[in-house]
Amino acid sequence: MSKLFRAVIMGPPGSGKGTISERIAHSFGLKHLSSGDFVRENIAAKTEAGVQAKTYIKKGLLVPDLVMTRLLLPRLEEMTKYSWLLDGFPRTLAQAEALNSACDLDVAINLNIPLETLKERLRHRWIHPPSGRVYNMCFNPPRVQGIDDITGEPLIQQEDDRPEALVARLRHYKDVAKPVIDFYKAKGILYTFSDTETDQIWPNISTLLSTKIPTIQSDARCASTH
Ligand SMILES: Nc1ccn([C@H]2C[C@H](O)[C@@H](COP(=O)(O)OP(=O)(O)OP(=O)(O)O)O2)c(=O)n1
Ligand SMILES: Nc1nc2c(ncn2[C@@H]2O[C@H](COP(=O)(O)OP(=O)(O)O)[C@@H](O)[C@H]2O)c(=O)[nH]1
Repeated sequence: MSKLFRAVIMGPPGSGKGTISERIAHSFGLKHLSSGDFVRENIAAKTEAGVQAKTYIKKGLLVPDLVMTRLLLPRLEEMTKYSWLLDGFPRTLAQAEALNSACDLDVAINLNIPLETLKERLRHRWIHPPSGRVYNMCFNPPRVQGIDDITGEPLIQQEDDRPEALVARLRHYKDVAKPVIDFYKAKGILYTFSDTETDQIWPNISTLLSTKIPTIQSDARCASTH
């Protein structure tokens, strides 16, 4: 029986975590676990952690570590039979340490994308909040401008994707992500990919994962959650 595969993907806002996670899930049959989606589901279901999380997100703040881990770790416990890729968690060293106590990771993917590229991408990012689906008016536009392909509902642009807000978000990202990156580097599982295009990065990630996931247990394979 082959071992299950566990990975996280990190990178600043707009670096392509969601886009690349979808490709990995599709190509390698892993579950794509988006912490942002978990947060939104908990808010919609009005769970205790969801109600707490909402008060922070409304103010544009990150959800505190304790609330985030309380929300996420039980979901990971439901996934013990699956190989997975976790996107958007951990964001802080405390979250990385909590995750480390819960499971052993095989790979931490770190996306390193130039600031100008991030600004340009987020300027064109449109999202469908109920599903978390993400579009880009140049890179992967919806079939009808401003409309979600699946539901036909309107797309929105997030306030904090504006270039002015982005610089502050990126500064904050760098501060909190640095210790997480160092933590995974010290464990010998950090793989950093630098480029301006997802299509350039993707073959390198695919090659890496092909060496790390030689055979995924057939019953552990499953489609992406999106
Ligand atoms: N570890 C995490 C993950 C998520 N969130 C909160 C803050 C985010 O605003 C919200 C949604 O998370 P997403 O990762 O979906 O969205 P973002 O737009 O913040 O991330 P990015 O721009 O990197 O895609 O959940 C958090 O506080 N801590
Ligand atoms: N132009 C361009 N846009 C991209 C590329 N890769 C991803 N995007 C878009 O950039 C935005 C940010 O990507 P996303 O996957 O949401 O990044 P995340 O914030 O790290 O999860 C989205 O609108 C994507 O469709 C790329 O290589 N080129």
